Amino acid sequence: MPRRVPVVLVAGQLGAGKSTLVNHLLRRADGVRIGVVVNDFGAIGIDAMLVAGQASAVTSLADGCLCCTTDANGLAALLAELTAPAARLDLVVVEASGLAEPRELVRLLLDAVAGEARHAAYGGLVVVVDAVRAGEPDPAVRLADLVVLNQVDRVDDPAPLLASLRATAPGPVLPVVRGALDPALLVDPPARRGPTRSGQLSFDALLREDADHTAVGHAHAAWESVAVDRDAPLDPARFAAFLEAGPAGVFRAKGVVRFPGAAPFVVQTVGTAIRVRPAPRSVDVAGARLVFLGAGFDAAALHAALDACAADPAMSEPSLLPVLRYEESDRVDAV
Ligand SMILES: Nc1nc2c(ncn2[C@@H]2O[C@H](COP(=O)(O)OP(=O)(O)OP(=O)(O)O)[C@@H](O)[C@H]2O)c(=O)[nH]1
Repeated sequence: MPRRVPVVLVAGQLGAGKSTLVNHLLRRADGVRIGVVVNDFGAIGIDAMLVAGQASAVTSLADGCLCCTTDANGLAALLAELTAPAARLDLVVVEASGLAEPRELVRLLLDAVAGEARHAAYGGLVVVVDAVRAGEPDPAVRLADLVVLNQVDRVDDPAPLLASLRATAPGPVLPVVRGALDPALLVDPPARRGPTRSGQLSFDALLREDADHTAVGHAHAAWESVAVDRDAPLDPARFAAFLEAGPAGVFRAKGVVRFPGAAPFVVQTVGTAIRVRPAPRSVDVAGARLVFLGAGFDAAALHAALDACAADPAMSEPSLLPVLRYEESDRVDAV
């Protein structure tokens, strides 16, 4: 069964480096098939055509400016097409015009995912900030699931900027040069890349992939992953509250969790967007096996927060409702 394709919104002020970042993703796709939605075929289109071997779908909205779309139909139809199994994409990136209203874009995307674009998943709002002009704060930073502090080569010391953005942004802040964001932070590497893998990537393979990506020194900005294992079941209400709070520094999380008296669930998050579904029969876990991906997080705090999610042994079968409200339909296979 096909998996859902994450759709990532890239926003930021004029000249922040959005096109540079999208082009970096296309060039460094490393087996990840990326579709791009842009407002026009300006610089991004030309670049994308140069790397056409890696970019599987490059298109523009027929009516031009994304922020001017008054009803969600244009975007939803386009995303439905790009995320359909026939398109065989792993990731779709929507580059917003510098004038687009990010809050409205997020709403359009969520509507599309809930409606017509049934194979799409919310992949996060990435806000690109220009380090040189970071003194003029971009209000979108407060909405961002991931802030990319770009052009850090143009400032003497990015540390104070990083600290102030980390105090403002709800999610992680990653300092980069020339938009060097690793596609593996946005989407799991496709299973088809491995010669012996068929279908889903096993959980252990996922862990290994993440370790590989963090260990190898390459041209991307460093991000981190933390794997957490628990032998005892979690309390649904506590775990849901933990996810809803959005653990500091975490961009996305994935894994398998068991609650008392129930079969395990697959859990995936991007920012505070949460998706759960019953785990396939082949996947089992006594408590929880989760991987958190992000930057600048406090691993000890993360472990402690998960410890606090342990189910109360005196309460045999707590209600699953706090978690089931995030259950996605079984229209598609999500992992
Ligand atoms: N020195 C330096 N220049 C950069 C960096 N990232 C982008 N640039 C340059 O900054 C300029 C703006 O980058 P773009 O990627 O076009 O920015 P944008 O956000 O897409 O711009 P708009 O589409 O106009 O909103 C270009 O000339 C880039 O080459 C960086 O990290 N360092």
